[in-house]
Amino acid sequence: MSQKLTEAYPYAFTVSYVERARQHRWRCSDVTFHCSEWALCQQWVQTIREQLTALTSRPKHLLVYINPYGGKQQGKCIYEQKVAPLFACASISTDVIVTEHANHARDHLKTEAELKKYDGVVCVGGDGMFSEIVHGLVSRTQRDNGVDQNSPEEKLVPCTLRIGIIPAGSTDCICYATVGINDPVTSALHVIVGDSQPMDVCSVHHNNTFLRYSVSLLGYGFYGDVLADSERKRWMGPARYDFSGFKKFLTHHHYEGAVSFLPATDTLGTPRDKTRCRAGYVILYAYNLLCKYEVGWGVVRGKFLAINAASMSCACPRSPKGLSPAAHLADGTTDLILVRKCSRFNFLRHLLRHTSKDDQFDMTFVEVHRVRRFRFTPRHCQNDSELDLRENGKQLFSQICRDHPACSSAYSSWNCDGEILPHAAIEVGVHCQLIKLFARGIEEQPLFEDLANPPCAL
Ligand SMILES: CCCCCCCCCCCCC/C=C/[C@@H](O)[C@H](CO)NC(=O)CCCCCCCCCCCCCCC
Ligand SMILES: Nc1ncnc2c1ncn2[C@@H]1O[C@H](COP(=O)(O)OP(=O)(O)OP(=O)(O)O)[C@@H](O)[C@H]1O
Ligand SMILES: [Ca+2]
Repeated sequence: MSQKLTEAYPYAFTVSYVERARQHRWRCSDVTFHCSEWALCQQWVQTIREQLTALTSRPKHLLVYINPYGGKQQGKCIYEQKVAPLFACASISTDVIVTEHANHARDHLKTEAELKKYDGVVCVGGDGMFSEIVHGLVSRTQRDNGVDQNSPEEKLVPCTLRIGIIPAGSTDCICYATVGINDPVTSALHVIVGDSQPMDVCSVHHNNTFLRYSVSLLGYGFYGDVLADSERKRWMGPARYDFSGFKKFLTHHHYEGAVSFLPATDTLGTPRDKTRCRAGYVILYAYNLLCKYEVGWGVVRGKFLAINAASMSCACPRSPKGLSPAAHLADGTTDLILVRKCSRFNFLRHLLRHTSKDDQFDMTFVEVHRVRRFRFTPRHCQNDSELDLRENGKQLFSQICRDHPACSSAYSSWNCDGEILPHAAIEVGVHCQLIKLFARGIEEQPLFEDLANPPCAL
């Protein structure tokens, strides 16, 4: 402003607001207003403050966990440089815990954290760190409400605290599929404006014993083997998945077993349709909940290269449309993808389609079902004691076996959101909208940016 104008309008205040940028990114911008009178300036500032305080969906106190070792080990730096200044600008107070070991955040949430003090929990890390927060919060909520997690049929109590993810991991698929991009500033702004996105959670049981929760991928065969191999190469960082992926693609193991599943016939979509889970689909799900009707269980037996259950699209930078592009975040279902034994060439074609517009399910050896529950029984699992014996000896032998190309194991492992499960025979149930995230789902890209995007003050 020219000096003359500054003299005429000597009082000023600055409003920070969210501006949409390319590819679902959000950025923080400022606009400064100048006034001629101090009282008028104060009145504006006071009124804006009152309006912002009245927005009850916005968090005021957050509990933040930082994994300093996730992804490229940048978690602490990302939080301090990009996120903390935004939280401070939005008058959000934080208690920050830098984790000292794996499961630190999970156990702290489960037993110690004074949850009443907070409006939400934020994790800085990847999908594994998010999974820790989910396990801590869901387990704590069940314990506080006297719900037994070990019963597969039990209806779980939803968590009230929302979870924010500041992406600093290797895959960041939860963040990517709920926000549209793995960008720390964008995620911090979604927390600040108090967005809320409900999400399904799968419970995984073996023999009436609770094993784990899953929100993204439960994968047996290819993705289980890739994960098991990649865990030994953590030092490689995110590149470990490509290395192990290539290796396991060449190994080309298949696994025999039976998958039984309860189809979700009442949903409005199927895994093969062209609709995508986008911001604002929540109303649709609420309708769905009212008209539950299910047909009986189906069974598929055979030899599989991969058995994948995707509770959300699992879109990530490696595959922008994901494992199941039409899967929904909060519809109470998971997409069960069965890839039967086929040639390496055909499996490569199937994998490649995850990176292009072509339909990865449109292949004779692939089938996909939208389900509410499923079970997997490996072929060689005659009885439970035999399986348990196998599980106990598995760690030692599977290591020797997997590293030996000529030795083909009868069993794979389950990749449960990036964690290896100790059992092959599992039972899975989807719990509709068990948790909520500080996100709003992926927004459709508007044609006319300015008209469709009113600014939102911080
Ligand atoms: C030829 C290129 C084909 C590319 C096919 C890409 C499909 C990628 C689909 C990714 C799905 C990720 C699902 C997310 C799971 C997360 O809960 C979990 C925790 O973060 N991440 C992983 O388990 C990490 C799993 C990472 C799996 C990476 C698999 C990479 C396969 C590479 C195959 C190479 C074959 C090359 C042959 C010449
Ligand atoms: N302080 C810590 N030391 C060692 N491991 C930790 C620590 N804090 C958390 N972890 C564990 O590190 C694992 C990986 O973390 P994270 O998910 O953040 O990164 P990533 O595996 O690189 O990314 P992604 O899960 O997106 O592939 C998690 O399973 C978590 O339990
Ligand atoms: Ca779902």
